[in-house]
Amino acid sequence: MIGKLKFLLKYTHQYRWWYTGGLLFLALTVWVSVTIPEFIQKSIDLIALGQLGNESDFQKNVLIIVGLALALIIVRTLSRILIFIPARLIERKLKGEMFQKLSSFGKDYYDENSTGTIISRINNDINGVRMITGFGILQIGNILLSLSLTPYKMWQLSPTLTLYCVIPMVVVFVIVRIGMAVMVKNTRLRMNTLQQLSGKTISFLSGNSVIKSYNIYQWAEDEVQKENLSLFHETMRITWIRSFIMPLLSNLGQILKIVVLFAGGLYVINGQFTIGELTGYIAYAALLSQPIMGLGWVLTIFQQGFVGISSIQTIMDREGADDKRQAIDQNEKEKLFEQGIEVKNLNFTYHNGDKPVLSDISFSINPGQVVGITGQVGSGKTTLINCLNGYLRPDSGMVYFGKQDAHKLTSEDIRSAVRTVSQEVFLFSDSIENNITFGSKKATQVNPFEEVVYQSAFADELSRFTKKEKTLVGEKGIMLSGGQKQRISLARALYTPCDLLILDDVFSAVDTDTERFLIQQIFENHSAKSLLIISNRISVLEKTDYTLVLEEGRLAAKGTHEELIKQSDFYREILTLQQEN
Ligand SMILES: Nc1ncnc2c1ncn2[C@@H]1O[C@H](COP(=O)(O)OP(=O)(O)OP(=O)(O)O)[C@@H](O)[C@H]1O
Repeated sequence: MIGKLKFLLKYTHQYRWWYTGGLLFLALTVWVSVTIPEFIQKSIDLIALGQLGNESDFQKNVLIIVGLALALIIVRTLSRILIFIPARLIERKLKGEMFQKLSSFGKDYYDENSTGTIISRINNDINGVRMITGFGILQIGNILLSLSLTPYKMWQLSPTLTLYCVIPMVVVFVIVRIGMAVMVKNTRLRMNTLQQLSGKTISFLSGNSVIKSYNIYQWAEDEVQKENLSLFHETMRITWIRSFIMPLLSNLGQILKIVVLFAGGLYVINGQFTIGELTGYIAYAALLSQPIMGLGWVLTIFQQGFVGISSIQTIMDREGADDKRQAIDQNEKEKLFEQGIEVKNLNFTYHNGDKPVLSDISFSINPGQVVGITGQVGSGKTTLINCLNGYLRPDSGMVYFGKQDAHKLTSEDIRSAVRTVSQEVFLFSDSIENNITFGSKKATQVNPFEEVVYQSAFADELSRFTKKEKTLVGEKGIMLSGGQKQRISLARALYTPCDLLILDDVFSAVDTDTERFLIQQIFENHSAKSLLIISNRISVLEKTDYTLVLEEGRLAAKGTHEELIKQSDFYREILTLQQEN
C-alpha cells in the first residue's frame, strides 16, 4: 500500500501546481454550492413574509443566486480542467516509460508474455492510474470538502435533522461497499480474460494465413468464443451489481429529501423552522448525496487503480537486460572489434529450457575474415549468432571482443559493432526507403542508398515499382514477397557500415541467379570488416575462410571447404545433394 502511494506521489508531485490550482477551484466550487442554498432560504422566507417593501431585497437575492450559479459553472469547469489535464499528462508519461522499460527487456520476457497480453495490460493498468490521478483525486477533494462544509451548514440549521439524514446515508454506503467489493473482484477477472482474449485475437489474426491454409476456422472461432463467453459472463455480473447499486446511489438524494421533508415539515408546523430554512435544508441534503455517491466510485477507482499500479510496478521493477552494465565510451566502441571476436567454451541453455542448446563451442573471427556456420535444422546455428550479437546473453568468460568480456558490454555497444540480418524479417509499415535507412539515425557514416540496393540484388525490382523507393510496404511488408523482404532487410544492414555482419540464411528465399549475384556482391563488396554467414549452401560455404559445422549444439567440425569434405559427414552429404541437384 505504501509502495503504491509512493508511486502515485512520484507522478502527481511533478504536476503539483496543476493539482493545487484544481483543488483551490474545487474548494471554491463547494463553497459556492453550499452558499447558494443560503440565498434560496432567504428568498423563500421573503416570499413567505409577503410584505410590501421586500421586493428589492428579494431581487437582490435572486441576482446573487444567478451570479453564484454563473461563478459555479466557471470554477467547476476550471477545477476539472486543472485536475484532468495532469492525469492525462501522467498517462502519457507512464506510457512512454513503460515502452522504454519493455524495450529494455531481454528475449526471456517476450518468450513468457504474449504481445496481446502486454498491450492489454498497458492499456488497462495505465488507464487505472489515470482514473486515480484524475477523477479519483477530484472526487477525494470533493468528498472531503463537501462532507465537511455541507454537514456543518446542515448542523447549524438543525443537529437532530442532520443525524436523521446520516442513517440512510450509512445504510446505503454499507450496501454500496459490499457491492463494490464483488464488482472489483469481477473486474479483476474481466481484466485477465480481456488480456487472454486480446492475446488470442492478435495471435490468430497474425496467423490468419495458417488458419486459412489448414481450414481450422472452427477451432480458432471456438477458442476466441471461449474467452468471449467468459468475458460476457464477467461483464454481466458487473452489470447486474451496477444496476443494483446505481439506482440506490442516485436515489439516495430522494431518500434524504423525503426524510428532511417529513421531519423538517413537522419542525415548520411546530414553528421550529421557517419554510425558507426547510427549503435550504432540502438543497443541502441534495448536495450531500453527491459526495456519498462519489465515495462509492472513488473506492472502486482506487481499488482497480491499485491493481493496475501493482502490475505496472512488476514491470518497472523488473531489471532491464542491460541495467547492471556500463556503456563504454565512443573511443572504446570504435575499437571494439579491433582484435575481432573470440568464443571460448561457449555453453548456452535457454531460460525455459532444461538442457544446453550449445555446448563447449570455441572459435574466433579476426577482422577481415569470412566465417560460415552450417548444420542440421535445430543444431543451434541461430542461437550461436544470437550469443554474439547481444540478443542472448551467455555467462561471462565465454565471448570476448578483444579483451572485453561481452557479458559486461551493453547490447547497444555490441550492436554498434555487430549487425545481423535475421531469418525473421521485420519491416515497418512505411516506405521501402525508410525501411532501409531505418536505424541509421545514430550512424556517423552511411553507404550510398543506390549502392546498397544494388548489392542486395533489389535494384531491378525497385525500379519496377511505380513509386520506386517511396513505395509503401504495408503492415509487416505484406505487399512484398518473402525474397523481397529478405533483400530489403539485407540492404538495411548494408546501409550503415559495421564491423561484423551476420547473415542468417539470407540466401534461402532467392533463386540461383540472384544467389550467385548476392554471393558475389556480399563477398567482394561488403563494407563490414568481417562476415559470419549461416547457410547450408556449398556455393556460399566454399568461399569462406573457414566454416563451423554444428551438430546438436556441439562443434562437430571446423575448417575450409577442402578440410570439411574430409572431416565432416554432414558437409559431404549436403555437398553431394547439391551437386546432384
Ligand atoms: N526461445 C527459445 N526457448 C527455448 N528453446 C529454444 C528457443 N529458441 C530455440 N530453442 C531451441 O534451441 C535449439 C536450437 O535452435 P536454433 O534456432 O538455434 O537452431 P538452428 O540451427 O538455427 O535451426 P534452423 O536451421 O531451423 O534455423 C532448438 O532445439 C530449439 O528448440
